[in-house]
Amino acid sequence: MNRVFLIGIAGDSGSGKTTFAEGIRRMFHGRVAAFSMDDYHTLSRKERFERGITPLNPEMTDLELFREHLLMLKCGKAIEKPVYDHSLGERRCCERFEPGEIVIAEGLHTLYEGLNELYDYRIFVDPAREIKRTWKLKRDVEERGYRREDVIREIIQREPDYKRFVDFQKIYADTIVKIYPSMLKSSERISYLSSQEEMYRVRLVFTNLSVNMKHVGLKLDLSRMIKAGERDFAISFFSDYYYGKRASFIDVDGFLSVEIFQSLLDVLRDETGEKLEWDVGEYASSTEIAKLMICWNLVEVMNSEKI
Ligand SMILES: Nc1ncnc2c1ncn2[C@@H]1O[C@H](COP(=O)(O)OP(=O)(O)OP(=O)(O)O)[C@@H](O)[C@H]1O
Ligand SMILES: O=C(CO)[C@H](O)[C@H](O)COP(=O)(O)O
Repeated sequence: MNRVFLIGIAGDSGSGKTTFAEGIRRMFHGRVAAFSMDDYHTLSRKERFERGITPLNPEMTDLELFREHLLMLKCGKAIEKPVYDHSLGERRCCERFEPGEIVIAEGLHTLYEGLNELYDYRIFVDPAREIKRTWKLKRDVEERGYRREDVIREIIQREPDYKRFVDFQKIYADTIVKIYPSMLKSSERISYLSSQEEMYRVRLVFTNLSVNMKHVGLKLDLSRMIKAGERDFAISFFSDYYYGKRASFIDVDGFLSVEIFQSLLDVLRDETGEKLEWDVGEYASSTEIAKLMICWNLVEVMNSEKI
């Protein structure tokens, strides 16, 4: 197999890493293999609890084995990797993992020193605290069957370790995805205010401006946008420094009508020759639009590496 395009996604527990990885996997259908760094936990949940240590501490991840595996995957070699069973809270051996053309590694420490330089593209997912707490609580209670009070206690316990061991990795990312509550909530669109669907404002920070961005022009037809949208939507751009690097900032808030989203997708498909499979309903949320923009940036980086 040819050289693999390696993507690293880092962020807190419940920050949406798996959801973003799944979004990218869907777009590049059949070409992506994804795995989680959770599988490299060194201790069981019980052992961590007894030692009063959280999984956010990098000692709880076998970084050396993970690095070895990244190097093998990068050369297109399959790995025999451990598996962490979340239902039991234990690591067991082992499963074969075959790389795709694109490999996504997602986890708490994927962009650590010694690892971050191995990727072709790095993403850090960074939702606001209140959003992250809500997502994690819902996921851990409803999907993993944990007790609500245990999850709340753990969220509080983990916060210092998040700052100490996870948050700083964003300085190495090509793209930082920040997610905030929507600023469009004061809208008078009563019918949509009663909707259950949460609205978010997503800020994308692109720090890889040295990449030759000449392949794809993602044109936004503002006049169509104004006419077609029945739901609130806002977009803004600015540039600034992000931890010492010149960066482009794009803020997207609310929902975009599917016709406009589709036309953006068509431009991306035409200009890249990629099939890019996508499935949105009547409206595309700001997080879907963010995925599309990341995908555009990803394709640019992939193309620039072919030159
Ligand atoms: N864009 C989104 N909109 C609404 N909910 C979301 C979004 N992204 C993630 N979530 C919710 O947050 C929960 C956690 O997301 P996800 O599993 O992707 O996080 P994670 O970072 O991979 O977590 P962990 O590392 O703990 O496995 C999901 O169950 C999902 O319901
Ligand atoms: O932070 C996490 C994932 O990113 C998990 O909490 C960690 O992987 C440990 O899993 P569990 O809580 O199921 O023992």
